[in-house]
This record gives sequence, C-alpha cells and structure tokens, in this order.
Amino acid sequence: MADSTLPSAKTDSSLGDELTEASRAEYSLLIIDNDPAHARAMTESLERVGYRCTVATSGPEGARLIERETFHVVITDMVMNDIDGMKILALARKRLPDCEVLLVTGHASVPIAVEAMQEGAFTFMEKPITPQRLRAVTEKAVQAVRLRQQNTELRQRLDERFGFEGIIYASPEMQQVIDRLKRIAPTDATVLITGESGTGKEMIAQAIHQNSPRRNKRIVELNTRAVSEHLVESELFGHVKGAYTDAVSDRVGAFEYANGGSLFLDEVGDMPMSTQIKLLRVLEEHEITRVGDNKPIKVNVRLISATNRPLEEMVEDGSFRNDLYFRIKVVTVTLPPLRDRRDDIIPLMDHFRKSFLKRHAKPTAHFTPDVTKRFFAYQWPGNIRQLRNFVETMVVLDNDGSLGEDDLPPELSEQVPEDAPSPNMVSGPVNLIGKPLATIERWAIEETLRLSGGNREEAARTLGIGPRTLYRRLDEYKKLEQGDDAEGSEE
Ligand SMILES: Nc1ncnc2c1ncn2[C@@H]1O[C@H](COP(=O)(O)OP(=O)(O)OP(=O)(O)O)[C@@H](O)[C@H]1O
Repeated sequence: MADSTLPSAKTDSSLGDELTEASRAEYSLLIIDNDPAHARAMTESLERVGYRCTVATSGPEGARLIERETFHVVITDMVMNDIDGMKILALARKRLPDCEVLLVTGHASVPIAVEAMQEGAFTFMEKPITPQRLRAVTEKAVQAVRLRQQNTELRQRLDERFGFEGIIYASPEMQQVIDRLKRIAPTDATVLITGESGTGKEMIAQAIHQNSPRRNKRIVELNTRAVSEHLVESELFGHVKGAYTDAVSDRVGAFEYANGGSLFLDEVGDMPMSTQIKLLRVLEEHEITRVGDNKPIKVNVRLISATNRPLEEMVEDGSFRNDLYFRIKVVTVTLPPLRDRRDDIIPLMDHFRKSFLKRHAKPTAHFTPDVTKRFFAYQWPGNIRQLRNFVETMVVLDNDGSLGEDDLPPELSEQVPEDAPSPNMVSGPVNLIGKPLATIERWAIEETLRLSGGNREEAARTLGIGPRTLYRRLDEYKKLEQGDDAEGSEE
C-alpha cells in the first residue's frame, strides 16, 4: 500500500494521542488539486472532523497561498499543469519549514512520489483515497507537526532557563565577559567571538541569541571548516536547480533559513577568499542571491561569527579581507583560555561531575583533593571541552565512588608536578584556602589592582579601603620582595 511507506520515525506511535475535534481546529490545511470535485470531497471529509481547510484548484493558486499564509499541512496533487506537486513541496519546505506535505498520486506517478519523500514529503497517498485513509494519514501528519511544536516550546523554555545561567564560571575574567554579553545580546550588533578551541564560543553564541529579541526565531549554525570549499557558498546562500551537477532541486541556504533570527558562522577564518567578498556584500546590502540565480532575496539576519584563528594577522598577510574583518567585528567578545581563568576550573569540574553522574546513572562520587589540585594546575590546551571529556572519562571509569588518581587520564596522571604552576603563580581564591589572612589580603589587593588596570584609586574604592591604606600595603609588599631578593643574593 502506498501509505504503508510512511517513514518509520514519522509513523512512530509515540507521535501522540488522537486529536480532538477542538484541537484539530488549531491546524490549518491547504488542499491543492486541479480537479475541483476531488478537492471538494477531500475538504469536506477533513472539515467534518474539525480541520480548517483552504482549497486551491491549481498549482499557481496553491503556490500563491503558500507564499502568503501559514499552513500546518499541505495536501497536494502530484500531477498538475504549471506547478506540480514537487514544486509545491519545494516551496512549502522553503516558506513553511514547520509544515508537512502529503502528496496525492495516481499509480503512474508513484516513482516520483518516492523521490518526493526523499525531498522531505511526509508521505504519499495513491488514488483512490477513502475518507478514512485521508483522515488517518492527515492526522499522523498533524501529530508530527504538533510534536515538533511541543519540542520547540520545550527547547525554548530550556534555553530561557539556560541563557546565561548555563554558562558556568567564577572567575573575574568570565564575569567581565558575561557583563559585556548582557549589554551586547539585546542589540542587533554583529558579534565576533574569538578564543582558542573549546573555550565555549558556540555556547556564548547561543546565549547571545537566546538573550536577544530574536530568541523566538532560529539560530542557524554553519561551520565553514566542516564544509568543502566549493559548497560553502551554496550552504550560505542556497542554490537553484541546475546550479551544479548535483543541484537536482532548489535549496535554501543558511542565510535564508535564519531569516528573522541569527546566523552563527563558526570558524569564519576558514572561509575561502571568493566567498568572503560575497559575504561582505550580503552584510552591506542585506540581500542574498542563490548560486545559479540572479534574483536578490532580502534577508534580515544577525550575524554572530567565531574563530580561533588570528584574524588580524590573517588580514595582514592577505588571507582574510580587511573590509570583511571590520564588518564582522563590530563588537568582539574574547574568551580567555581556561589556563588564564583558573577560578573556573573547580566550578566546571563540579558541574560536569554532577551532569555525567546523572547521564551515566552512577552513584554519587567526588573528586579527591589530589585530583582537584592536578586539575587546577594543568594547562588545559583543549580548554573546557578537554576538561569536560576528562571528567566524563573519570566518571565512567570510576568504580569506588571516589574520583581519585586511579581514574585520572594519562595527561593528568603523567603530569610532572614541577610543570605545574606554583601556588603563588596561580591566581585564585581556591588556592588560598588554609593560607594566613595576610596572604589572602595581599592576593585580593593585587588581583583588584590588576582588574582595575593598575588604577590605585579605583582598586581602593572597589576594596572599600582608603587609598592611603592601599599605598601602605603596596609599599609593604615591595619591601618584602626587596627583602626576599636581598636574602637570595646573600646566599
Ligand atoms: N562556561 C561554560 N560552562 C559550561 N560548559 C561550557 C562552558 N564553556 C564551554 N562549555 C562546554 O564545553 C564544550 C566546548 O564548548 P564550545 O563548543 O562552545 O567551544 P568552542 O570554543 O566553540 O570550540 P571550537 O572552537 O572547537 O568550535 C561544550 O560542550 C560546551 O557546552
């Protein structure tokens, strides 16, 4: 049977309970058939169980309606003059990304219908169609739409919860980043996020989007490095059928798909030169042209880019366009490597420990103090991603409820302790636990001074002490250091 070929994911009985008549009225259906009697019969059959239906008796009329209105399910005849079912499918996929398309076919067009399913049609129904079958298949399509809507809502709720809250940090360096993000996110400014691999650039891009007025629209991600050079343009701007040998149909690119929302362009430094000029033009003119086409399409997209490459140097050596560089870095966010914000290490360890214990259904386990020390002292070349992976490995391997040295990955267990920064070099309150109050005070004063860019008045104000007290302390530290040097030279 034709509709027994429903794709398995979509026939899953978990798609939902039977819809009530009232809930069916929330869904809007478009029926396109150039046989008016057949269109009417299908409409009546569906309206009788509560759906809201609109009828088009030709392909062009159907196409016009898709351009203008929103439908949850489109039921279209396959063979029509001018605009056939395949074209309707392509248009619906482009204009109504949350809609399902059902194709009605005669026996002869079954092979094309199978192809249509590969292009994203929900299923096809072979004529003659009984009202029962029509309703059953439509119901499945509506349930798929409903499930997707529920998932989106759920994700949105989670995203709201995990806007900036999902970003774990305790360091003053990250506090500064977050303060900056809170000012940047609600605007429409183009943002460039820089930082080594694994520092959280993608996470920050998501947080910017989720805290922006565009949060109810998509954020579309495109990793320039992951796409082969000759496909970057098609991925960004889309293409029309025939643009390449493989371009068997029109395709929407990331810019169009992100319309109204944000586009996260990861590894922007890897973009081929020829695409850079095109991207620049899109950012200047706010319109794209699909590859193989010459019709400009208006787009309204906020661009968030990220790179771990030194763009400034690339501009100097000519491998990245200067004008594009200035366009994409209207606002920059620099994520420091983890080794430069060690105060984040312990909160991150704790966060990932809890999350992986839960994910792997393991009983509670804690890090031993030795392990914490090793984590704290490690250089983290792979940054937070590496820390996350190490914690996961340890949680998985642990069999005694204690995340100890026996669970450490080789990079950490083989770490020569001398390699580790000495506690005095490690900035951070954790390392000060158990130290005399005078040492803690010195750390606080020096750290505040560093954060205020050496401005003593500001540092004193932040610390809530008089400037003279601050000068006195700094003098004392200087004398202490000179004393240390003198002792050293006497030896
Ligand atoms: N502050 C943070 N709090 C919690 N998780 C974080 C934080 N920063 C990064 N992560 C997690 O670390 C991992 C790596 O982060 P992400 O993919 O955002 O890094 P990236 O800088 O985009 O890496 P790349 O340059 O390799 O693409 C992800 O699993 C992310 O969720």
